[in-house]
Order: sequence, then C-alpha cells, then structure tokens
Amino acid sequence: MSVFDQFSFPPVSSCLDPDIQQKIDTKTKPPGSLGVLENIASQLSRIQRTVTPSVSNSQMIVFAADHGVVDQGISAFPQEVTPQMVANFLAGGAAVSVFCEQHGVPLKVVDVGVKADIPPHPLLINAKVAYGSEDFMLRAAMTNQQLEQAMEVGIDQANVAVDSGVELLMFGEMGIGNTCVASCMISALTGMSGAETAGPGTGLNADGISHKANVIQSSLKRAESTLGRSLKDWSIQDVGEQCGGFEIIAMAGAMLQSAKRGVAFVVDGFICTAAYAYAWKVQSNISEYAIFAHQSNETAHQTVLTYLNARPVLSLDLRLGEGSGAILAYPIIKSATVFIARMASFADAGVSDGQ
Ligand SMILES: Cc1cc2ncn([C@H]3O[C@H](COP(=O)(O)O)[C@@H](O)[C@H]3O)c2cc1C
Ligand SMILES: O=C(O)c1cccnc1
Repeated sequence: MSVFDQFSFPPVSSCLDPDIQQKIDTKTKPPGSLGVLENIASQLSRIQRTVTPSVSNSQMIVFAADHGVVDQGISAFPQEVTPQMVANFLAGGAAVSVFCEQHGVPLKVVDVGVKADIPPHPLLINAKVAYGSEDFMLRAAMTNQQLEQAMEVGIDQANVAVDSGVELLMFGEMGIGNTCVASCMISALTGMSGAETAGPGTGLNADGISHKANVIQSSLKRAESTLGRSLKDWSIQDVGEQCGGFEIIAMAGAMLQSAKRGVAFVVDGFICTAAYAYAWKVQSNISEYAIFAHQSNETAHQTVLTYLNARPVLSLDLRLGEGSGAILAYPIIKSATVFIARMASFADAGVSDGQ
C-alpha cells in the first residue's frame, strides 16, 4: 500500500455550527464586527468540536532540505546557507526562533535532506532521506521510495505532536533554492507556466527571475519526456518525484496527518502554500483544517492563494519563509479563541443587544 492511500478522512462535522454561531453572535459586539477573527473562531470550534477552542498548546515544526536544482543558478544565496541557518534556528537566532520565543511556542527542526551532517541537538530531528534532492532539470528530483519516506517523516512528526496534545501546528521550511522547487511544483499542479510561478525568492533580479522561469519550463519538459506523458496526466507521485523537495513533501505529509488527526495547522508563505497545494491535491478535505497566515511578496503567492480559494490573515510584505509569517499570525489566531471562550455575552454583561 502506498503512503498516499491513507488520507480518506471525512469533512469536519457541521453539527455544532448553530451553537458556535449563537455563541459568537451573543457576544457584546455588533454581529460580524470581529471579522476574520469570527471565521477563525468558528473554524477552530468546528475542528475541536467545542465552543471554547484553544491554541495555547501549539508547536512550530521547521522542515529543512537542500535541492540539486541550485546547480542551475536559481537562488541569490549559496547552498551552504541551509545548514548554517539550521544552526541559527537551533541557537535561537533566526526570525522564526525569536518570534516563537516571544510567544512561548516551542520550535523544532527536522532535517529531511540537508546536504551536510548537522551535529545532534535537542531541538533537531535527524530524518534525512538523502543529502539533498537531485537536479530536476537533468533527472527526477527523487525516487518513489524517497518520496514516500519524506511523506512518512511529516506524518510521524504530526503524530508525535498530536499525541503530545498539540492543538495547533505551525509549519516552516528552510532550503536554499526552494522557491524554485515550490514554483515548479505549483506549475506542475496547476498548469501555470514557469513565467507565471517564478519570483525573486531571496532576491534575484529580473534576469535571474527569467532564468529561473526557463529552468522551470525546461525541467517540466524534461520530466514529460522522462515520464512519456504530458503534465495534465501526471499523478501526484509524478509531481513529487519529478520536481519535489524533501522538506516540502514532508510538510505536505504533516499537513495531511494533522488534518486526519483533527488538528488545525497554519500555512506560512509561498513555499508552505506549495506544500499545501500538493496535500490538497491528495485530499481536498484538508482545506477545512488550514489557516493561511499571510500573503507573501513572492510574485505568484496571491495567484496561488486565489486558486486555492484561501484568504490569508496578514499582508506584511514578508518574503522570508521559515514559518515566520505563521508565528506572526499566531497571536491573532489565539485572540480568536480568547474572544469566543471568554468575552461576555449581552446577557452576562447586561448590555442591550439591539433586538
Ligand atoms: C539568510 C537566509 C535566511 C532565510 N530564511 C529563510 N529563507 C528562505 O529563502 C530560501 C528560499 O529562497 P531561494 O529559493 O531564493 O533560495 C528558503 O530557504 C527560505 O526558507 C532564507 C534565506 C536566506 C538567504
Ligand atoms: O513566502 C515565502 O515562503 C518565501 C518567499 C521568499 C523567500 N523565501 C520564502
């Protein structure tokens, strides 16, 4: 049996919906006036099957891996930055580290395929599938076995978190070159061209972006000829094997398992949205469990969010990744749970409800 065959979970039950809406509408505020917070409160209440949802016990998991396609010159930064940034996460110095510390959210890093040996650390899980993926402009990024193994890494991490009582999972990533990988996967999943999905990533100029778009187009053409079928006939396995990245696939596995176990998760920026799009193609019921943190400045993010019918909480011109946008959205998500659980009702507070 393939790892992909285990995600037939049902949609979230709607049986509490009237109670949830009534709880929100009897709070001391005009109906609908807490806007997006009301949507989040209602989504978390449905998922957790309670009108007092909680995200106090949350966790950030950063998946890290390297990508052979960096050999094509598609990033403004060298590959060594991946393990260097992993060390920075572990030392507590990265953006995601300091924001997680600010909000009391534990962070762990999962090495799914960094092209270096990383010394053991209490916050590091060594789940390396390989020392980086293959250069997908020349050959498949990974084997079917590696694809399944990377999915299993994410599934295991979601299981560990859910078993320990985590109420909200946040995901981040690190991997130089992974905006190119994310763009290529999105092109493969949606049929958009490389020119539509490529962006600056860490800071390519216009020529660099156009080169990146060409690399994506050539890679997709190479893969079509390897597989002997055109893009529209690719399976989800084809997409992962031909142009996936280990951290993106592991994250897709973690998102699917989080949803299957009934736990909401936060989608960070462009790269995490590629992981989500992949997971969504596996099982579209996942959409009810996802909270989109922010709209990244990476060029295609808005288009992909629209394609996925997703509305992000924040728009702060971020273009960092790591899970930084997810943790920045966390206090707002938490406020949604606090208002539905703790705000006074018109009756409690003796406020006239305008009826
Ligand atoms: C110092 C540094 C810290 C980062 N933290 C996240 N990324 C982000 O940039 C990378 C993707 O961009 P590209 O595809 O252009 O390489 C990913 O590792 C992503 O998480 C970083 C990048 C750098 C340079
Ligand atoms: O939005 C993202 O995830 C992103 C954008 C640029 C670089 N790294 C990550």
